[in-house]
Amino acid sequence: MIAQQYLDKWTNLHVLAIGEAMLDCYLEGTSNRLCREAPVPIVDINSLKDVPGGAANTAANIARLGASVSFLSVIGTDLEGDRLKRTLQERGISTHNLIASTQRQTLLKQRISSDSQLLLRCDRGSTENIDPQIENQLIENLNRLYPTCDATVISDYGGGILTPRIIQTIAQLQTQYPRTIVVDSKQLKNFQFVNITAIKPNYQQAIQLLEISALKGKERIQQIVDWGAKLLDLINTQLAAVTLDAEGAIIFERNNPPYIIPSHPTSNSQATGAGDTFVSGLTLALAAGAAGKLAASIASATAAIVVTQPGTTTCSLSALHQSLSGNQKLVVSRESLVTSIQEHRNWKHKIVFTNGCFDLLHLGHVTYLKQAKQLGDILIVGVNSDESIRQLKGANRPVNCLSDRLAILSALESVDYVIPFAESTPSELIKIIRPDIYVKGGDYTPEMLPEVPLIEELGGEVKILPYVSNISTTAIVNRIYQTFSKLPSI
Ligand SMILES: Nc1ncnc2c1ncn2[C@@H]1O[C@H](COP(=O)(O)OP(=O)(O)OP(=O)(O)O)[C@@H](O)[C@H]1O
Ligand SMILES: O=P(O)(O)OC[C@@H](O)[C@H]1O[C@@H](O)[C@@H](O)[C@@H](O)[C@@H]1O
Repeated sequence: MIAQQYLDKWTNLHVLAIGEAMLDCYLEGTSNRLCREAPVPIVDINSLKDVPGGAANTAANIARLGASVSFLSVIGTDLEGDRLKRTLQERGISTHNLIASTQRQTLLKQRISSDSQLLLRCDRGSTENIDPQIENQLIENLNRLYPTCDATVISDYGGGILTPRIIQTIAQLQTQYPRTIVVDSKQLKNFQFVNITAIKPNYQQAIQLLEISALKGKERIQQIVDWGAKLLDLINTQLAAVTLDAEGAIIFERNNPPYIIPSHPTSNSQATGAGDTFVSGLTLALAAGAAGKLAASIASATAAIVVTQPGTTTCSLSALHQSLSGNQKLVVSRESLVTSIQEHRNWKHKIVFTNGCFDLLHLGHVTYLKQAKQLGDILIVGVNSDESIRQLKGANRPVNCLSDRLAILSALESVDYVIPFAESTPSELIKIIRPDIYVKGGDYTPEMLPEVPLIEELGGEVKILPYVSNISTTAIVNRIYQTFSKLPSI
């Protein structure tokens, strides 16, 4: 629970993310024959997916973890730049502070896979330092945004954005407006005069800085435990989180022994960008006030979520809540919902679905959920997000936040899965679940429910359960208000 308080706090934070924006493009196909010109497979591409990569992935992680983000970077005036902007806009990230330069090519990392086996990565794009004119524009943006943000995260892939003048500007701004500032950089030494809060080198970067030779596997843990503390003085920082991929992370803080955070090793060789996710979680947790070890443990939980998925991906706030709460009934992503539904279909289970706000859970809710479960084998409950409730019921609602409502519903024996949704109707969830039975309480009639035609089209049945009279959340809120507003304040 302690960790989760910081998650709630950071949703009010505004983070400045700066570094190399990349377009990660995934071309996926199948291959049945070899090429005549050379012994290489011919891949028939059947899907193309664009995803924000590099520093854009860090910005996307900050946004998906629930904080506001201003993203500063430089791209080209090319098609790839437009595609990259679209991926950011689709994720609700403003592209106003992305500078488009006619002199540059947008960084593109194109991956080609056949039957989920990665065959090739083709890179393209400008990596030389940005020219002085673009540098001036970036400095203008930095001067404008830095004082308004709560924290800064730097994702420096050595692709020409973090020039000496840009780093010098950040150092000056940091002196004038001290902020939480976390750096993930291929050239960490360049940041030693910036007064940074934390650094996140991976193993390669750490051994390079420490000038020690590379070891393999678990041997790396003791090596970094022995040498890592030196990083604090080398870069002049308060905290160093050295990430060791499958071996987790080791945290160094001044006057504290090293702290090892193990990972749950995963064999997913196609996961990439876990470092971006880690540094996003670390920045948010530190900016929200978490102490070093706890902040790094939260960061590690975010990375653990993305490494189970292929490709460049982000960790959502609800997935992190679920992971930290250990709630097995909470389904955090639509992808895992698809998997769970498939399993129940294989077992020929009858699936019942309902949805609602479930704010201040009361006898009416509990009775109808129990009856709903009796109609089938599995009861899935879609739960409105806080924002969707505010839109439906007014600014004072909900009384209980989403994470509390999810935890309370999960404690009911009748409920098998809870899944949050932010849309105004549960239609998207219904399309995935294709419930055998869709249930609502007796305060509704089928005519009031926009979901009914969809359910019927998908072959399901709609059932309205009896209404437990005189019990509702609104009635409880009114009763509390009337009772307590008459009492003298204590
Ligand atoms: N194979 C894995 N199994 C389990 N956890 C992993 C694995 N790879 C990475 N992680 C988690 O992700 C964190 C960051 O990973 P890593 O050290 O690979 O960073 P990175 O090199 O900066 O990553 P990337 O370049 O892919 O963004 C690790 O500390 C660990 O928690
Ligand atoms: O540094 P190089 O290898 O040139 O480019 C970065 C890539 O390796 C990948 O890095 C990962 O962390 C992610 O940021 C991912 O989005 C990105 O494509």
